[in-house]
Amino acid sequence: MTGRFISFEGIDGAGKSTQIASIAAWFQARGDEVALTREPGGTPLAEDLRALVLNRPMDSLTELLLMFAARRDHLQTLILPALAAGKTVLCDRFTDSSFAYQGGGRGLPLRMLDPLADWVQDGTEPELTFWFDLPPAMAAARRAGAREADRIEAQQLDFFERARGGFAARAEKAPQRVVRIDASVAPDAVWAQVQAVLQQRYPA
Ligand SMILES: Nc1ncnc2c1ncn2[C@@H]1O[C@H](COP(=O)(O)OP(=O)(O)OP(=O)(O)O)[C@@H](O)[C@H]1O
Ligand SMILES: Cc1cn([C@H]2C[C@H](O)[C@@H](COP(=O)(O)O)O2)c(=O)[nH]c1=O
Repeated sequence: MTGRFISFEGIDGAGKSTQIASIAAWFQARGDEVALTREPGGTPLAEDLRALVLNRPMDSLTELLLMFAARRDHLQTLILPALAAGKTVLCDRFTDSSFAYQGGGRGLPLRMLDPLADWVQDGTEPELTFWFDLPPAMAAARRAGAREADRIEAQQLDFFERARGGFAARAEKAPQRVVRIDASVAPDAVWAQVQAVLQQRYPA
């Protein structure tokens, strides 16, 4: 039996975490067993890599390689077994974040990203990706009220503009998979958009 793999993307402060709890509840109400996870992270090794990559100074290529190393362990240890067990895997960020942040934000070329994605994922892709999109200045204002910035969140607005462009490019390349959600509106209005997509993709 094969489960569903759904990912959630957007620049920091877009409101992913706020919505994912409702999305998990929506699938559970249908009787699905949900595995809620995140990247970088989700397994003990990948959480260790997360702590390094979000806090220790490093160059952009090292950052990219650690993101994909964490992803490989996450896939092998958590995502693939959960899918094999028929679970609905809800993943807060996946490979689109590498293309947006390390590709768009840091400026690393697709000739580095594309082979890593092929290699590490070996064909495993989310069937649906919600891209929570909003202007970087609005996301920064939300973050400012919420928590202290880590090494990546501390980047300037132009970095997040480029990351947003990276998500847009991914959405354009895979329009069936990536659904853009207007995340600039109030949480209940964001949820209404998400729920409409869920009802259309997964009718009762
Ligand atoms: N639609 C919304 N309107 C206003 N504020 C919001 C909205 N959604 C979330 N917030 C607030 O913005 C902050 C960031 O939200 P959240 O943590 O859900 O974002 P995120 O996308 O998961 O961020 P990150 O990727 O950095 O973890 C929180 O304080 C949250 O309460
Ligand atoms: C998977 C992935 C993540 N990032 C960045 C994006 C965020 O700044 C952090 C994760 O923090 P969050 O609060 O859990 O959203 O990591 C990245 O740069 N590249 C990636 O592949």
